[in-house]
Amino acid sequence: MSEVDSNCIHTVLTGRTLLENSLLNKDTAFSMEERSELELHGLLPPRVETLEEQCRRAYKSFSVKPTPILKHIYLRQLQDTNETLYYALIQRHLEEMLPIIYTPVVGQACQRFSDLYRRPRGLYISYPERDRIDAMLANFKRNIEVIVVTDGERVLGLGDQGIGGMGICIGKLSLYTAVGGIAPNKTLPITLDCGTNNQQLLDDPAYLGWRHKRIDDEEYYAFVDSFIQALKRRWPKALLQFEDFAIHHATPLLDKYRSELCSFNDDIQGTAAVAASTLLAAARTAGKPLEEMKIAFLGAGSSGCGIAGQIIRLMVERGQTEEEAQKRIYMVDRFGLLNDEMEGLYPFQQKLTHKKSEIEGWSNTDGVFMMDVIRHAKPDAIIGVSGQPGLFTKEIIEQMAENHKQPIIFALSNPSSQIEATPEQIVSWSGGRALVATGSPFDPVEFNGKVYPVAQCNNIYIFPGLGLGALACGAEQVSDGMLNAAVETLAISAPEGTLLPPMNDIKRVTGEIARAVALQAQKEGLAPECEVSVLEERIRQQIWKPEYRRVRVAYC
Ligand SMILES: O=C([O-])CC(=O)C(=O)O
Ligand SMILES: [Mg+2]
Repeated sequence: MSEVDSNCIHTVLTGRTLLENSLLNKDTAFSMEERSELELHGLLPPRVETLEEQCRRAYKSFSVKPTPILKHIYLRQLQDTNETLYYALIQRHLEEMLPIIYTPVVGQACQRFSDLYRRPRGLYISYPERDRIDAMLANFKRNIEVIVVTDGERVLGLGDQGIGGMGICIGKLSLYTAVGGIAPNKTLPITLDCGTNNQQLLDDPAYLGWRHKRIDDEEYYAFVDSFIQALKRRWPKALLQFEDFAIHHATPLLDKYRSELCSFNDDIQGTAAVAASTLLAAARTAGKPLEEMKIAFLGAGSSGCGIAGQIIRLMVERGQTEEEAQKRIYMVDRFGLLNDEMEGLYPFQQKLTHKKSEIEGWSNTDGVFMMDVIRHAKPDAIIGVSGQPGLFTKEIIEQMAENHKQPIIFALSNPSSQIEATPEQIVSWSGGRALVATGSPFDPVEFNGKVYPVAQCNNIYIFPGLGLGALACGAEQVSDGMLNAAVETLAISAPEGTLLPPMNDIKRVTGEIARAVALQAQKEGLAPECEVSVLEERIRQQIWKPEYRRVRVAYC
């Protein structure tokens, strides 16, 4: 439909149809020459604006919106109207706008998805239409390079949101572009609509998804497989990011498909990578090697176990045996500390249990819980991935502060409403000594006249760079080695005494991660080898910038 060269875009679209194409629309920035050639005279206000002027006007409109969700709606509408302006605007105000287009506000957008729905974006593949997946993918005429797919069963810490999960895929892909530089026309959000078990949605007459309970596992895995096979036929080289699948499906899907196509699970591997990296930086600050630490998790789902696995790999790389590393990890869920006599554990949890005989006597109740673990094992770090607000109690934080000079406390559940303890609570209960990280953004905390910044340990630090690196080198898979490369690169990017690089440095760090990931893929034979300078040039070339180019009519 349209052809792009470096200075000009040629398109067969003119008039209103051109203005309705968000990828080509320049709105008031179409020059008078363009308006003549593209039949736009009279369809736009007479004044021609620069991108800079448009950004200023859009920022003013954004700023006067009274609530975060209205700001989100405004930005989404801008994205659907003029993507160049949308990305130019968010790149200029990244820190301020990230919480609006991403966590925490995107959580509300997912919960209210059907109410807020305005215009189509992405692909909805619904179970009743499962025989048409090839045709649905063919309806997207563009060459797609990055896909974020969800089935909406575990959206952030908000549970089953049905097709509302589309909101999170759109948010993640906005960051692939704004932070990772992937051109927006090469990205595609996809929702696999497998029904929903959220009764509120099923009862809601406005719900736009398939009004049906979730399908059973046999149907589910066959459906997902039809999607994956169709995807491989249509865009065999695309990078696929699994997002917000429920615990019982996330790991089996990852295990099944990670060697079949270039794919990863953001909640398991992305979260694991950023958390491990933040922990490495915290260990450096606390002055104790990571491999000598003990770490307790509250939440033993796919995110928690994913982080634990990544930390074990780092400990082994640093000289621990696998067995010794495993012993340093404590996984606590609502039934207590995982032990080898518990029934009904998932296979990925079984690897992370302690011997029941060894923890006998740690508790005088039915199970061994977080407080018992903290008293007996004295972990250096506790990591909350429970999705349940308030579980890091005052007692827990105080005990951590009694055990360690600089206790490491990460409350990672998203969005902010689900956090285990607020940074303010953690800082004050620990007397200002805790090294704190959260999953969603929080303002710095003031305590006893001192200001404590709060590191946002969110997978945004990982997935754009991982994706950019994998694409730039043409990786066939996303390996553990590539993830380790991302972890080590991010950890050394945090300035001395801090846990993560500042958000305003994230684009640079993303580029470094991309480079390290691509080099590792080449080293492992997962991508064709080339000179480092050639690779660096490919990364640079991948990076799309939100700038206008001349639009011209293509005469076919
Ligand atoms: O989206 C985020 O902010 C992080 C994430 O993947 C999740 O919490 O599921
Ligand atoms: Mg997620």
